[in-house]
Amino acid sequence: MKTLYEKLLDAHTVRRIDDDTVLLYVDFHVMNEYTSPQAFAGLHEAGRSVRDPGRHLAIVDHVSPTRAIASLDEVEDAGGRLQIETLAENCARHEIELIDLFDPRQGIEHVVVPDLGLAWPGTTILCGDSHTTTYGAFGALAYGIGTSEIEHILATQTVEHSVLKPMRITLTGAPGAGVTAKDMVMAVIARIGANGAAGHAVEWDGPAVAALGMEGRMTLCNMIVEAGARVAVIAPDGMALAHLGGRPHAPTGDAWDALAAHATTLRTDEGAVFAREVEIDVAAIAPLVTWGTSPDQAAPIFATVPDPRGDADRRALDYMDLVPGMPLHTIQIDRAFIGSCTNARIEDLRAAAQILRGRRVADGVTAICVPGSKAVRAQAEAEGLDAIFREAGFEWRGSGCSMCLAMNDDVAATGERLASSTNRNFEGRQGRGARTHLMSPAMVAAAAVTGHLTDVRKL
Ligand SMILES: CC(C)[C@H](C(=O)O)[C@@H](O)C(=O)O
Ligand code: SF4
Repeated sequence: MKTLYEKLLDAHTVRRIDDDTVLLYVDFHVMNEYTSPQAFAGLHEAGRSVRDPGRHLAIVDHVSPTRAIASLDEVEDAGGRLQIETLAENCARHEIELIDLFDPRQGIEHVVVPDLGLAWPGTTILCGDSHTTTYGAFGALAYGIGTSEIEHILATQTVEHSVLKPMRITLTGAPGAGVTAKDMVMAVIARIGANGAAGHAVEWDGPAVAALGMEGRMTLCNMIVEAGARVAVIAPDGMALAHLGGRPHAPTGDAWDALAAHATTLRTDEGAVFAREVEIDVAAIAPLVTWGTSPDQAAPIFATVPDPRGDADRRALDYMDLVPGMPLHTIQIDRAFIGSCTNARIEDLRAAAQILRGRRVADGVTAICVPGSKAVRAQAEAEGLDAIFREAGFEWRGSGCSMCLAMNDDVAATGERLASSTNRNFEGRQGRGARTHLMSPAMVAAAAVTGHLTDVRKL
């Protein structure tokens, strides 16, 4: 009797190192300009080479400018420019495929990888970025790693893995209007806390998960990292295979048939034991917003700013400049940001555009939309969504991480308050002294047009 996580682990274990650690084979490794340079430096220092260059892909995303530029010289930040150049040099030297700024496939790595058909059920996919769990939506064992592990994978195509405890989060019921996958994962995080899944491999299960599209499932697997989960998986079904099939890197012919057959075995055995079980009825969820500086400090939009339950809450309220008892919907915003690997896929942009159609961004609010990838951007443009965003007063930008972590020039100013479709509301995350409220893309759009946090169901 095994859980899906345990099956994926077993299938990739090269050898057991000790009770808690195994050596895993890595089918595919993704890297970015931000966390890979030191790994390559270490590799070079040790005089080692890349064992299997075809099993790696590099993508520029964290420092990408989102305004159109003609050449790398126009990347204003010298540090970012150097990271991009270093990645290109390392990829050229080791014959690793690179998706650079000017590549039509460029975008946030966790948006690009599934869109290219690289997230295969039953494979291990690692990347030096915590939100690599996104690919778990396809039944891949995927998670984020640190620099020394990147180096180890480059050299050996294996990695040491600390075995996790399996945890199941079951979503039952049907969501009400205006309730999205983002609200579901935010509700789970609010319930179990920012460490509630620490040390665990989460499996999302239940009818409400099965009813979501692949984009929504990716949002779940992506953001549960904010509850400390290291791995997130969903048993791949027909929808996962349909999403993958026909994409540029999806298998074809016999290889496809083999993958599809294998996918049907990728599910938790009945009777397998989870170390922790959580169940939530999504019918009881309302659209959520965060009020604090940790993703678990969230409440339904109709609620008030809560009384602090301890020093962390007091500090958060102080940073956020909020007073207990204040209705959340009265909080005024300066900026609206739709972007990130959590919520900048085509469905997210469609949901936001539906709210923005025929409306205008409120006076005094700066609103930007950063599609998750150039492909998503092109798709949105083909559907006329860019016109809706622009006519509403949103800036329609190029793709990348952008104001999700403000490592490029998209930075909020001190004291500015944001409605943001991202996944982290830490102090300074979107600019020093900037105040982030996390919510779904539709809720960001609603806040943008009213100028304050707003229940999207009331528009
Ligand atoms: C920069 C990178 C290491 C980081 C991560 O691992 O998640 C970033 O993507 C983030 O979202 O904070
Ligand atoms: S979009 Fe945000 S969360 Fe996702 S990889 Fe980039 S910085 Fe990290």
